Amino acid sequence: MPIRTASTPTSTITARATSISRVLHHNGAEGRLRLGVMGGTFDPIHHGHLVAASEVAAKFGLDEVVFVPTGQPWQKTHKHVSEPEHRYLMTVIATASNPRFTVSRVDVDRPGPTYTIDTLRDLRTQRPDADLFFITGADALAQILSWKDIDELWSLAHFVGVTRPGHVLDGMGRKDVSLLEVPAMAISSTDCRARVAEHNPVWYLVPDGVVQYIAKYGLYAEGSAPRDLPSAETNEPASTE
Ligand SMILES: Nc1ncnc2c1ncn2[C@@H]1O[C@H](COP(=O)(O)OP(=O)(O)OP(=O)(O)O)[C@@H](O)[C@H]1O
Ligand SMILES: O=C(O)c1ccc[n+]([C@@H]2O[C@H](COP(=O)([O-])O)[C@@H](O)[C@H]2O)c1
Repeated sequence: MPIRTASTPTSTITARATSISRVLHHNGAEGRLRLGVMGGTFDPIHHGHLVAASEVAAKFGLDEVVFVPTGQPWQKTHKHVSEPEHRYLMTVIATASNPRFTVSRVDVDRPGPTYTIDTLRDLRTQRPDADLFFITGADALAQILSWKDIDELWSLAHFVGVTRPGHVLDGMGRKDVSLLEVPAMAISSTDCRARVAEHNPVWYLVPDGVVQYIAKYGLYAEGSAPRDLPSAETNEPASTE
């Protein structure tokens, strides 16, 4: 894929993000939690995701960022996607050391295709005390007009688009979209999966625990199916009868 340069100069993006951040901090309703929402397929989660969430949290004064692994990402049906439970557990492992990072099962547990409109509605129901900031990379933001119920989506969260190498960051001039330049991490889940399949290392592209998880369950290995997780029944405490 050809590397494209963002049409907006990075200095403009940074300046705009800083001023928007100041406005949002100033206007934030008193006593309301500022909750970042980092949605993704996370197959596997990598340091690009973690840096994006960390940067947005710092710049927008977020109290927490909840990572939301997709259940069935409907725009990735042409690709093989690992079982939601594996992706969920890798996300838990990757975020465990950060006290401001949490993981939600709302999308993994909802049957059917995953739509952000449902993610945000569920989170608003669960967290009525929070203002939501949905975090997307430049590639995902470029596709956002194709998302379900996009006209309503804008009213449920403020959107923060972050830079990603090889993609143009464009906020479409919307007031409900802020743009932020984050340290460039030229990492993708596609590349991580290909590296594992070719027996190349993914150390330092994904957190250490995720490297170990991939090996333990044989994810992304060419020519063999991943090992299943122990079933729920296996995890039941032994009967005392
Ligand atoms: N390196 C990165 N820098 C900034 N944002 C990123 C980066 N990688 C992913 N994102 C963003 O994180 C979110 C979730 O991405 P996703 O889980 O699809 O990862 P991916 O690396 O794009 O996966 P794949 O290669 O399988 O399509 C999206 O909003 C995406 O734009
Ligand atoms: O709502 C939609 O129609 C929609 C379509 C494509 C992607 N999304 C969301 O965008 C986030 C990143 O998705 P993905 O497929 O790039 O991993 C994730 O939270 C998805 O649920 C949402």
